[in-house]
Amino acid sequence: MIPGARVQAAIELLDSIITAACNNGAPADRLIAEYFRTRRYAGSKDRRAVRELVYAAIRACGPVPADGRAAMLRLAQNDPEILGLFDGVGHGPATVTPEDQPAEGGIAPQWLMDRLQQSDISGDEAEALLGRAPLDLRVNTLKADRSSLELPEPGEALAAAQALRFEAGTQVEQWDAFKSGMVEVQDHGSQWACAAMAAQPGETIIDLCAGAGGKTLALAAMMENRGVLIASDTDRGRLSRLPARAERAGAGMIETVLLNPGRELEMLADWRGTADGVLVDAPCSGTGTWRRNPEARWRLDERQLERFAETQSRLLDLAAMLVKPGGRITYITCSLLDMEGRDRIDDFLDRHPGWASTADTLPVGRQRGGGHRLTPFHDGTDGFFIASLGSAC
Ligand SMILES: C[S@@+](CC[C@H](N)C(=O)[O-])C[C@H]1O[C@@H](n2cnc3c(N)ncnc32)[C@H](O)[C@@H]1O
Repeated sequence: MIPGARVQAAIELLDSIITAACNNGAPADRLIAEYFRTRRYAGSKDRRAVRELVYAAIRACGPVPADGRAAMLRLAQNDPEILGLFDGVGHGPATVTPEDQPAEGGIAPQWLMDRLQQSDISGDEAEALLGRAPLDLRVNTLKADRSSLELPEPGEALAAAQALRFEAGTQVEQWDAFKSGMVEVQDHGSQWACAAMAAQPGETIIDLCAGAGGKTLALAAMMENRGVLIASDTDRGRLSRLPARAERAGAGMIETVLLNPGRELEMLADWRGTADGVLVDAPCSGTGTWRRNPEARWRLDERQLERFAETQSRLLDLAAMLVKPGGRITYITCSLLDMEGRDRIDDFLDRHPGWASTADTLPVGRQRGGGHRLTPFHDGTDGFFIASLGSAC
């Protein structure tokens, strides 16, 4: 593909990404993969170049752009080389006309910027939300150990016990160590979030919102495959990916439980009042993961945020019912909005007098209300809010 054709391909992709973002459609990564599945003429260099153009344009726009061309013109404002490719030659984009309006720049739509600012995220902290995330691995101690594992590249050892960092785009999926379950892709902050649960061998732990099991696998390794580890979620598709991952990781202890939204306790009745710990990795706005999904900024609205907060509080209440006297809850969101972090914990503690937030010993992040906040700028991780709660005996 000539450079202009790559820009035009990126514009077409941006059109579908913008439409999907506004209509709760597929994520950008999936749309890009589908686009190239039907365009075999595009080689791997073309694909990489188009993908980079798409993500650079998404990052360059704050509010939702009118269309892909407006988004690309926004990027071109700071890149004369791209602007020069709007020449109408071959399959390239048409020349720029006075009617063309580049999209607005910025970090996010204004209402969301206001929310972030109210949560003390502005300036460098806000800019870093749109940086490029590195690739972090967790060495799976059920099969290997960081100190002796040999990988095609050494990686940088991070503060979490089994964490290694590589450059974004490192093709770890091709590595034997990945295929055989010795390593898992997991952000360094997410590894600390799991560490906060301090799961011990022999305990009963419920991973209430397990998804495809990223954190469940880390808990199984901490528990040395001994005890009871329940992985539940309301999303059948996500949860169904867990057993194969668990098998690859050698985590035979995990039991999956599909939940009915609004009737979660019915499916978890057997464990009511029995759990040593419940991990609540609650559904949230994902404002801490924009480095990986920058178009997620365009999917949110105020009503959705309120719905997330309601669900988060409900899941915390549910977790409290599952925990035995003296048990604990680790509450996590990958959001930096207080509404989904500090405020949820304040609200929970107001309504549950037998519970208290317990001192965090995490060597990363900063205290935020009754919890801990990790940010891309301060910690080089995805953004997280992590709170540890303990119940009276
Ligand atoms: C942040 S994701 C979890 C990610 C997962 N723990 C991991 O480490 O990969 C939040 C999950 O909550 C699930 N969820 C949403 N509503 C739920 C509910 N009422 N009960 C349990 N899980 C729910 C979503 O399906 C989603 O998988």
